Amino acid sequence: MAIAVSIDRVVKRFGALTALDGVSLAIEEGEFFGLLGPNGAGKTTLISCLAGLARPDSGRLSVLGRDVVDDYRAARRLLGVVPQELVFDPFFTVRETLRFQSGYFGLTRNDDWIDEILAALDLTDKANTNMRRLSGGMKRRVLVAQALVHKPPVIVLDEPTAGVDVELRQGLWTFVRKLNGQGHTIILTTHYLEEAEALCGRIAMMKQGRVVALDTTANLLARFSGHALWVRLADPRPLSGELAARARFEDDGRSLRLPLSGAADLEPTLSRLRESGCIVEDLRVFPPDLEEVFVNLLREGGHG
Ligand SMILES: Nc1ncnc2c1ncn2[C@@H]1O[C@H](COP(=O)(O)OP(=O)(O)OP(=O)(O)O)[C@@H](O)[C@H]1O
Repeated sequence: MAIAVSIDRVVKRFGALTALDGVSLAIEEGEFFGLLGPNGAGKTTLISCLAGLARPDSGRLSVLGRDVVDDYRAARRLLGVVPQELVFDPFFTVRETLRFQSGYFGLTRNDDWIDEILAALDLTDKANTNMRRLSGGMKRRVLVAQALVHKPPVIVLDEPTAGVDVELRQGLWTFVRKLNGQGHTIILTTHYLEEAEALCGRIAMMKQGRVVALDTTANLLARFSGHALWVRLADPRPLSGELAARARFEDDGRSLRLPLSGAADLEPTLSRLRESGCIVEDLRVFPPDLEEVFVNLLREGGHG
C-alpha cells in the first residue's frame, strides 16, 4: 500500500508553547484513521499543518508524496478538509458555495457530483437556501460537502459531528464509510469515542503535542482496556487489600468499577466481594471500550 499521509518529526510552536513536539505518523492509502486526544493535544494544529494553513517550525508533511510546503497546490488538491469552525459567506446559497469551492479547484462543470453530495448529505432541498438561513447542523453538512467537491483521495474530518443530531451523524458515517470503501483515505478526529471505535481501523492518541499511542483499534482495546465489573452495593462499605487497589468508586460511595483480567476473573471477584461482607444489589459486566483506553493512557502518560 502506498502512503497517503506522511508526517515526519513535525514541531510547531506558538511562542513558548510547543503545540506539536516531534509528531511522526504514516497513514496508508485506504485507511480509516482516528486521531484522538484531549482538548489542546494538538490535533487541529496537526491538521492545519497538513492542509498548509500553518507552517511547521521543523519536520515535513506530505500527501500522496506531495510535500505540503514545497508542492502546496498539488498536496492541497489531494486533500479534503472538513474544519471544526463554521466559516461561510452568508450571502451565498448552498449550491453557490459549492460551485465557488469547485471553481477554487478549477472545476467548472461539477454539478452532477455536487447533486450527488447534496443528496448523500440530505441537503437537496436546501440547495437554493442562503447559508445564513441554515441551522448549525445544516451548516456543518455544507462544510462536509465543501470538502468533497473536488473528490479528494484523502479526506480529513475534524470533529465533523460536534453539535449534529443523531440522524445526520448516522447518515454522514454511512456516506464516509462508502467513500472509504471506494478507496478514499479517511482521517477523523472526534470526541465521540464510540464513533472512533466503530469506524477507525487504526488510532493515534495524542497528548500535549506528542503521539502517546499508535496501534490498531483492536490492539489498543486489548492492551489498555478489558472487561470490567460494575457493582452497586447495598450500603457503602470500605474495601481492603487487592479489591481496594482495583476498585474505582463513584460519588455515591457504593457503586464501583473493578477491572477484570478476563472472563474467568468474574467469579473470583464476586466471591471476594462476598467474603468481605459486601451485598451486591446490582451488577453489570462491561466489554473493553475505547474510553477506558483513553483514560488509562492519559493517566499513565502513554506507552509510546
Ligand atoms: N494560533 C494559535 N496561537 C497560539 N496558540 C495556539 C494556536 N492554535 C493552537 N494553539 C494552542 O496549541 C495547543 C494545541 O491546540 P489544538 O487546537 O491543536 O488542540 P486540539 O487537540 O485540536 O484540541 P481540541 O480537541 O480542543 O480541538 C493548545 O494549547 C492551543 O491553545
